[in-house]
This record gives sequence, C-alpha cells and structure tokens, in this order.
Amino acid sequence: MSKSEHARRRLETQARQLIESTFTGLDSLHRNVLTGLLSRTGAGWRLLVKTALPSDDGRSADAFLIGRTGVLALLITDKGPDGETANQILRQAKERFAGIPGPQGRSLAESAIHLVVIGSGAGGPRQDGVYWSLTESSLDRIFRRDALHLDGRLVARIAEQAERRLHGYRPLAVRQPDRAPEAAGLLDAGELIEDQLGAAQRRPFDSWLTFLHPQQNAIVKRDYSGPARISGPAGTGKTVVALHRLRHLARLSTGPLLYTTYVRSLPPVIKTSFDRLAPELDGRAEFTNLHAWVRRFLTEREVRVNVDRAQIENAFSFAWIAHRDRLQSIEPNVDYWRTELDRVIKGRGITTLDGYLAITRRGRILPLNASQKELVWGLYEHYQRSLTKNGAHDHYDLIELGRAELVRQPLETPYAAVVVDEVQDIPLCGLRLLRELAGDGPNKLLLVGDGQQQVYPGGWRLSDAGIPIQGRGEILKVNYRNRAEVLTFARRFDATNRVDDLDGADGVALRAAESASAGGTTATWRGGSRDLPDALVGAVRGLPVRRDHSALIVFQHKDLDRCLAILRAAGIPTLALDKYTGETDGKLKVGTVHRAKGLDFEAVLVLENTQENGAGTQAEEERRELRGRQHLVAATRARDFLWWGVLDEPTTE
Ligand SMILES: Nc1ncnc2c1ncn2[C@@H]1O[C@H](COP(=O)(O)OP(=O)(O)OP(=O)(O)O)[C@@H](O)[C@H]1O
Repeated sequence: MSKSEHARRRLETQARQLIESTFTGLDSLHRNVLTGLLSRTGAGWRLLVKTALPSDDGRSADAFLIGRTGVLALLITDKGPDGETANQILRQAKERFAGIPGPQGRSLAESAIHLVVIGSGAGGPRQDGVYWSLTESSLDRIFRRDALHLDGRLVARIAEQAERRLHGYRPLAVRQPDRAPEAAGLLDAGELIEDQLGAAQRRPFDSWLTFLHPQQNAIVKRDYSGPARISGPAGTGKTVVALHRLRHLARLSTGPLLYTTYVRSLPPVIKTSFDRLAPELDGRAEFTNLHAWVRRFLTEREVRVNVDRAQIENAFSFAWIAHRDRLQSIEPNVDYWRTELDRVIKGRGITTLDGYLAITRRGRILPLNASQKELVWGLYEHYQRSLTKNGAHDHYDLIELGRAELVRQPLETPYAAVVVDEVQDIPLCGLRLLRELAGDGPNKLLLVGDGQQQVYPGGWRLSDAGIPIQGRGEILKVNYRNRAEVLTFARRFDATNRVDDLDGADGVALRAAESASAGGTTATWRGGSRDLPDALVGAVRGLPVRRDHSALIVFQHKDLDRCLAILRAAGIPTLALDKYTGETDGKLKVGTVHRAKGLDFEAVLVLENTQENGAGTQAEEERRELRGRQHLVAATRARDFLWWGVLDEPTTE
C-alpha cells in the first residue's frame, strides 16, 4: 500500500470513529457520506454537520462543506427534494453565507453557493438545475482538481465566518497525526506545492467563481423588465457577471439557456468556466458562436444554405474589377469598400438604395454624398447578383435567412435566457436576429460589451436593432484582470475621445477604470525581422509563469505564420487559439487578436508590426483607429505579465 493510500485509510478510520461517537442511530447512507466528507477535512476542507442528526426535517441542509470549490450545502437523502424544498434549502444557505466579506471589497456571491444532494446511487448522478445530484460513489467529483479555485486563506476566511453564523451545526475535523498542524489544517501536500508556486504572483485561483463586487452581485440578481446591457472597460468582470447571472436565471426557470458571441474561439473557453461555476446545470446551457447557431438552426429547419468562401471572394473580385475605377477616385483602398459592403450595407441588412441613402454611416470617417453612395450601390448590386446567380450566400445572408426563418416559425422551446458577449462586434443584422430569438420579455436578453474594444469596423446603436434598454444599462468600472502595471501600459492605447455605452450615451473608457490588483510586470522590445527570432524565443523562455497560461497575440496572419515558424524551429509547442478550450496542456497559445477577444492569460506576448501603421488616406486613418482598439484588446488580455514587441523593419524574406 502506498504511503498516501495508507494516510487516506487512517483518516477514514478516524473519521468513521468520530462520526459514530458523535451521532447515534445514523442510517448507513448518512454514516458513509459523512465519513467520506469528514476524512477530507484532513486536507483542508471544513465540515459543519447539523447537531440534530439523525432527526431530520428534510428542510435544511444536513451539512455544509467549505473548501477550494467554494461553499456546498449538503442534503443526504435517497429521495431528491422537490423544487420548492430544494429552493428553500438553498435560500436558507444563501441567507447564512452570502455577503461574507472577501478580498478587494468583494463578498461571497449568492450564486456561488451550491446545493448538493447525495443519495445511495439508485438513480445515478443527475443534474437538476437547482441542485447537483451525486451518489456515494461519485462523491469524489466535489474534490476534482479542476473545480478548485480558492486558496487556503480564503477557505479559512469563509469557514471562520460560517462557524459564527451557523447555529445548530458543529464543526468536525480529523487530522493526520504526523503532520504539522498548520499544514494539515489547510491543504494536502500536492495542494501545498501548488499554493507555493502560485505564491509568486498570488492570484493562482479563480476567486471570481465565489467572490463578487457588490455591484457585480447586484447585477447578477437584478430583475430586468426587458433586455439589459452590461458595458464597461476591459477586465471589469462583464463576462463573469453574465455567467453568474446565467446561473441565477437557470435556477429560476426551466428552459434551455444560450451564451453566444461573434468570436468562434470564446464559447468553448467560457463553457469550461461555466461548467466549474455551475456543475449542476450540465448540458442546460449552450455555448456557441452566432454563425454556428444559425447554421445548426437552418439545418434543423431544412433551409438550404451555401456559404462558400471561394465563391464569396470571386463575387467580390468581379464586382471590384467592374467598379474600381469609379470608387478608387474617392478612396483607393479596396479594403475600405469591402468593409462598406460588409459592415455598412449587408451587416445592417440594407437591401435598397433608398435605405442606403437614408442611413448615417456610424464609425466611418470618409463622408459619402448621395451620388458617391450610388456608385457604392453599383458595387453591392454586382456582388449580390454574382452570389445569387451561383446560389451562394455570404455570412450576412446566413444571418438574414436565420432571422426570416425565426420570424416564420419561432423556436418550439424558447430559451429561458440569452447572453450575448462581446456584442460590440456583432453586425446589426445579427443583433436583430438575437432579439427575435430572445424576445423582449423580462430577463430574456442580456447584452455584454465594450465599444472601446470593437475589433471589426462599422457601428450601430442598440436602438437601431429595436432593442430597448432604457434604465436597464449597467456599467462596471473596477478592473480585476490586469495588474496595475499592465493596466497602465494598456492605457497608452486608450486614445478614444469618447466611449459610447453602445446606445449613444457616454460610456467609461479604460483610463477611467479603477485598478484592483497592484504589481505586474511589462517588458518591451523593438527591432527588425533579423533579431525577432532571438527576441521572441528569449521572451517565451523567460516567461515568469507557466507557458500554458500564456499567449502570443499578433494582428495579421502573416505575422502569425512568421512567429509560428520561429517557435516551431525553437521546439516550443503551441496551440492555435481556435482550438483552445481553457484546459491546461503545456502549450503556448497563439493567434490573432480576433481570436483572443474576451480571453485572458497570466502572461501575454504581443507582436506589433509597424508596416501596418501606414499614414495618409482617410481609410488609413480609420484603420489606425481600429488598430488602436485592437492594441488595447491585446494588451488587456494579460493579467500579470505583458511583453510588447514592435517589429519595425521592412521584411526582406
Ligand atoms: N469578482 C471578481 N473577483 C475576482 N476576479 C475577478 C472578478 N471579476 C472579474 N475578475 C477577473 O477579471 C477577469 C476578467 O473578467 P471578465 O472576462 O468577466 O471581464 P470583461 O469585462 O468581460 O473583460 P473584457 O471586456 O476584456 O473581455 C476574470 O478572468 C477574473 O480573473
């Protein structure tokens, strides 16, 4: 028998003896479960057991377990409680625990308190939405390492308060006789090592799963009579609040839930976080990007779509060849007109020249008069004709087809709640579809975003999509992600004169965000392409945190290819951000800023290429502004360490 197995058995024996001497007449289920839980107190878990056991009213928790997964109210029974009883037990638990003060002005969030019902296993583990259902044999799932997110000090802080607040419960603990009391009191050996590793930066765990700022907490629970919006600068916990709220709404409803966004890479990572926050909701919430959702929906409805990149590119090329002479005299850059077509005309769902003549082209610097707009319209018509002739659709057509189908026949089982993250990058037609999908009902639609982080050009206001927010707009201001030095660095990209709250009113810029975490490190490099390999490889090898908690972010595909070749030659393993799901795998994450949106990493390396920062036409002016926002997004992905490289030599290869 291994040493650790031996130690475990000893703790179990101690635990069994203690349970048997403390409670008489317990049934075997209670005895076994309490023994299993109590033996974990030797590794730092805190257990409080109802003194009245075995007499049981079934209307309050049998025990509370506090540990690195947060706070669990436990009911040990073979008969799962009905919804009303479960809610009552959970409510009681929340009353006792919620508001326990935590670090940085935060407090224990109601939504972080779990109800776990443990039975003998007849029905197998089951997720119910209100409670997490486990069996004696699946009890270990509570202690899974991927669910841990609090450090020992926070556990001790909650437990201390809990002991004061809980009447009718007694703390029980066992301890390894041969271990130093201070170590045995908090963590097991593996956890201790992990704690020491993390101590270097002292933010090793995701305490957002448990502690929220009072303002964040209020938004989680607020009752909105219609669509609501959360905005605020980078790293202020908008997504964190949205996830807690999704969980809160799930407990109050029965239907499916949807989290969606424009970016493909974000939903899988957010799903991993949500599964940790709400294990009891397994499968009830769907995490998918907007286009993937629409594709699946149209397939289910047997609506034929044909989105083919080559056909889209061909259609545009032919239209451009036919119209470029007229358009280049207004603005020579083809990308400018492509953006006009995509984000202004198609993205806003405009299908007539009159419609185009009537709109204000928000976010576009170059003014166009009516006759110039007519020239652009020629380009659009040519493009659209080519697509139609070939039976092809572009991504905007896909969204419009989805919306038309929803209008024709709404979903059979509507979503209980829809959360739209990074909403600033969703085209207007996408917003209209989402409104159709969620409806205007109370608490149905939550839009989360920050105009300052828009990485795709083109602009709208929520009112353009017919989404009424009046009085239901929230702004978060405390930045929890970026340590002070990183935040100060990122602020150099905050050149915006005015930040919109997504609906035409004033928002809050990054420069006005309050910083919650001191410290942090930044480093810079500037040089030519010949020196880049040494600089980049040196920066990766010198990262002060684990490589798989770090990312390299660039702004163009050609820089991505260049960096990947350098890293490959140096034998540094990488994972494309497109494939990242939030799991740790030993690899450096690599991708463009478009794939890094909404994510965060302990360390971030950014490579900027000055060739991109051209000067001259108004199109370039607009692109420079966009690039500034992209730089801001890239810099604010870093929690503790930011390396900013500037490549400023014309490439020779
Ligand atoms: N209440 C909290 N307690 C601890 N950390 C928090 C809290 N809220 C947010 N954070 C930290 O800040 C990070 C950023 O949160 P989140 O992604 O929700 O911000 P955001 O406003 O959506 O950012 P962005 O707009 O830049 O994507 C989280 O990963 C977490 O580390």
